[in-house]
Amino acid sequence: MFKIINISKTYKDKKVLDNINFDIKKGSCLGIIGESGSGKSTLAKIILGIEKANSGEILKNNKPTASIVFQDYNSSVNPKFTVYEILNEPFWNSYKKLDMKNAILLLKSVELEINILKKYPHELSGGQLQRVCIARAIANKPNFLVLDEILSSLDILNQIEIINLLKKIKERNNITYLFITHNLESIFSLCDRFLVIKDGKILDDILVNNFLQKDVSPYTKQLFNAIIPIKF
Ligand SMILES: Nc1ncnc2c1ncn2[C@@H]1O[C@H](COP(=O)(O)OP(=O)(O)OP(=O)(O)O)[C@@H](O)[C@H]1O
Repeated sequence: MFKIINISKTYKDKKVLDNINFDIKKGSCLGIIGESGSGKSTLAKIILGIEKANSGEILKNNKPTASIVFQDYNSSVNPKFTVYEILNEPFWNSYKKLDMKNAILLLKSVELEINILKKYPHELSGGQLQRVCIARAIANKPNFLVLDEILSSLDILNQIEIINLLKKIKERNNITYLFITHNLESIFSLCDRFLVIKDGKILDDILVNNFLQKDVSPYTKQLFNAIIPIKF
């Protein structure tokens, strides 16, 4: 779906991405893991066309229609909008509107009760609000979804539920995922493959079903050693 070729990005004097190369296969879930400031979100923004790289190129096929879900569900919704209005945001620039029937179907697809349509963000739990954000992101039926640390502000039970929900949505809608996280356990549960990024460079490119700790960088080994097994 995407081929990322020699992408570099500098902000002022700071090199944030340094000659990045990888591809994202249609229908896959590619994880990106790395510490804060390693360049994960910048890379996603460049793929989505929100940011420009200083050099390199991105080849696309199958006309990707992209959408994104962010970590901070509170600041990514307008507190004065009802859930129904939030779900309608992707249709602002189109003559279409999400009618009540489709809004209900959308809510069901993220396993929310229909009575929240008239509620405001402050009346919802964090897990419910993140589900609303996921519903908004898939309302336009994208074929590529960036999930940027979407578990980070949730408690462990909500994290597990959202991971399971994402698996179902992926199967049902055949969406390609780019899943950015600090959480290696969630990568093993959701992704086929993942990249480990440090200081703007790809240290490892690992197939989930076929990895050998001895073949990975010392940094990635350290990450593996820190895993606390959690069943998703
Ligand atoms: N618009 C910008 N202008 C200047 N510097 C920026 C900008 N966006 C990001 N940066 C810097 O680029 C570096 C990488 O940021 P980025 O958000 O891509 O990292 P990240 O790996 O996603 O971090 P986190 O896990 O904390 O979200 C950081 O040092 C950040 O301060």
